[in-house]
Amino acid sequence: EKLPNIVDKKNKSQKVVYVYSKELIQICDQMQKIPCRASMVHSLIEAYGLTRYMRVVEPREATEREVLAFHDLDYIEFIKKISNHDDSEKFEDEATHYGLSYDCPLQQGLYKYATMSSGATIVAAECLLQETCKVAINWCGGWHHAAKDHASGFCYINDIVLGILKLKEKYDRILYVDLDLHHGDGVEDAFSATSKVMTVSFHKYLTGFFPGTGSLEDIGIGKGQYYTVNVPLLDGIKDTEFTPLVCRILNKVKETFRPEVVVCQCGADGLAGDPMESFNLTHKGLGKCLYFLLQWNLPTLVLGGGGYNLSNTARCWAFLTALATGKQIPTEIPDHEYFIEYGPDYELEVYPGNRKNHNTAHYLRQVYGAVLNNISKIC
Ligand SMILES: CN(c1ccc(C(=O)NO)cc1)S(=O)(=O)c1ccc(-c2ccccn2)s1
Ligand SMILES: [Zn+2]
Repeated sequence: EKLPNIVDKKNKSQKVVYVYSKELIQICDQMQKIPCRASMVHSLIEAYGLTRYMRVVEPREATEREVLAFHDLDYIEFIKKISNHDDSEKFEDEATHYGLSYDCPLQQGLYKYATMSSGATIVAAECLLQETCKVAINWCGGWHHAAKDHASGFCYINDIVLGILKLKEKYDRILYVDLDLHHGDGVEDAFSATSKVMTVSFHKYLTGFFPGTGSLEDIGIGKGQYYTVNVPLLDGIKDTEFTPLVCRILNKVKETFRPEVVVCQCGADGLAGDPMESFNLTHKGLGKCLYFLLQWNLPTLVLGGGGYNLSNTARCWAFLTALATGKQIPTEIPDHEYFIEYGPDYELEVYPGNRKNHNTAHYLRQVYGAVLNNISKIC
């Protein structure tokens, strides 16, 4: 007769945890620079039926103690003070001191937003610590520019640093990979002097382009020397150059550093069609990079980041979510609340543009050679 179903449905360790709540999405929707992006990403993931294949875990607010594990008290106290004031103009000078100006606008409920998005990353890290999943996803996280004492590049609290500090409670060697268009300076600076956290950032590096850091020569300091890797790239890079470069460098990193856990920031502002108008990547290029990392079968924390073409960002992160769950999803965008945003083709695919590619084969060979030379110095 049929064997009794011995799988305990409640405790079945699902491979993928997806950190989500209505409140988290509602708060993240209010971010001025990416209005409603959180809703668009979640709605598309749900419309594709992907939440069925993941354990949905509710986030919580990061506690002040958790936030102060990285950030300075005066900075955090200031955010808390002004984020519930309606006349924040009178704090203008102090706000500027903390980087809270044009590119990191003050807005109502800023503290709640910053602690919820970072609490979601901490909860995702805790799920990996408890070994109840292999992959934990927070598309409302990935704010890689935030510094310990100031906001920067639309980033207020560095959820990535807080997530890594949480993972350090159990793991000895942590690999951070940053696929965003911009250099992951905030995370790099937090761990540049330690050999326990290796940061590898692939980004646009050009005079005058934000944040201006992340050169080839930027390799870490003291005990952290060679545990900071920067791969500076130029406008127009396509999947066909980006993906092999990323995978070859990460392969060398895995051989030498032997990470126990991986944190991957999947910023989508390098996609073709992003208003940043820089790289010429597609969801498939980023997907192959994430897939390469997931094949290592290590606990992996997957985070969002930049991405200012909102429908392309949703397309990309839905595709990455499907990839993490091992599910195929159809190219037709399913009907849902934001369906109209995916016109005129209503397809999942992000197509490369015909932007000029400034990355010559010679340039990429030079960068690759220099990076591998540095990595090989890791004992
Ligand atoms: C504050 N800056 C940012 C904004 C976002 C990022 C980012 O996405 N980092 O990952 C970095 C710097 S900034 O000064 O370079 C910009 C402000 C507004 C920018 C913008 C916004 C939309 C389209 C094109 N550019 S870039
Ligand atoms: Zn970015």
